[in-house]
Amino acid sequence: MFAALRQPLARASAVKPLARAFSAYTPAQNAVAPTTPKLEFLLTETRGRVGLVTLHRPKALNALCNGLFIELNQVLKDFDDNQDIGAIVITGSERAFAAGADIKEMKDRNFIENYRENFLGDWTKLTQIRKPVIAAVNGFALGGGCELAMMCDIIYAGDKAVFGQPEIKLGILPGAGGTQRLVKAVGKSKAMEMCLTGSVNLTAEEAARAGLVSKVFSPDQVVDEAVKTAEQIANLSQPIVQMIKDAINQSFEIPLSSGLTFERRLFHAAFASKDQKEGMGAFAEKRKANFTHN
Ligand SMILES: CCCCCCC/C=C/C(=O)SCCNC(=O)CCNC(=O)[C@H](O)C(C)(C)COP(=O)(O)OP(=O)(O)OC[C@H]1O[C@@H](n2cnc3c(N)ncnc32)[C@H](O)[C@@H]1OP(=O)(O)O
Repeated sequence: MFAALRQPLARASAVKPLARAFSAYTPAQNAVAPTTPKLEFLLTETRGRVGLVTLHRPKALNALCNGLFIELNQVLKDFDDNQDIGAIVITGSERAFAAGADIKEMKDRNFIENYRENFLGDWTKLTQIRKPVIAAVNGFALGGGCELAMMCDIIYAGDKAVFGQPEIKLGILPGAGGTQRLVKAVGKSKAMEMCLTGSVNLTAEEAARAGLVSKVFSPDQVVDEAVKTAEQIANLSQPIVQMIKDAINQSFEIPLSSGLTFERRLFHAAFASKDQKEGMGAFAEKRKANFTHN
């Protein structure tokens, strides 16, 4: 029943070199799995049923370069494929979640290269991850950094976080959701002001008031709080968690009537799961539900 609802993860040809580079790579099971080949731009660990990825390019404020995305895509896919992981947290440093795409790496690119290579096409694979992903944002989340956070399902922020789309000041425009997801998160006027000036940023509190961020914490708490929420989600019924993620994401893509039909079908399907029997049975028997993700 559930197999029929599963959509295969798209495999992009551009990740093939990456697959070769990571042929010895086995999914992280515990803090920094010993078999993991050295990652240059990331740190990974697991905490309970949560996969934690830390962007780690401190000298460049976690500027997003191609090598970083090669590693990120692989690590995320491994967490997504690992049945012992139920949710993922992505974070950066206290100074920067990510200060945008790497301007120095990008500056000499030309149109033909961008078009031929479908530049950025492989940088958005995060949106294909089926498990919930929480961004734990401290410091700068600018340009591609803000867009990366917006590709996640939930954003928690430290109270010094800054969200912005400064691309216009570089003579470009946002290329991975800044003109699309941001509008849906903060409304047209604020998104226009941010993208058109490149100088109007949102503080964490403003981002929370606008709905871009769901909770604000002190900087040292944000990762732990994100992991706590991720662990809570990871221990709920995984097929149902994924259905909810699918259904909410559909609300961005399709008209309301179609979205409601999609939701109703998933609701019907939920009753084919053992977890539905367990969840409702546990309520009736006044005990804690023990979900088996079936
Ligand atoms: C998820 C998919 C992503 C798709 C991306 C789609 C297209 C996206 C385009 C962009 O994101 S364009 C970049 C947008 N971001 C910016 O314009 C911010 C640039 N950075 C700054 O304005 C400042 O660094 C700062 C964030 C305001 C911090 O200033 P501060 O004075 O505190 O530090 P710096 O000395 O400037 O920086 C330290 C160090 O880091 C390097 N660096 C910072 N940001 C970038 C970057 N985006 N690209 C490359 N390098 C960056 C900076 O050059 C410094 O390095 P050194 O000069 O010391 O070697």
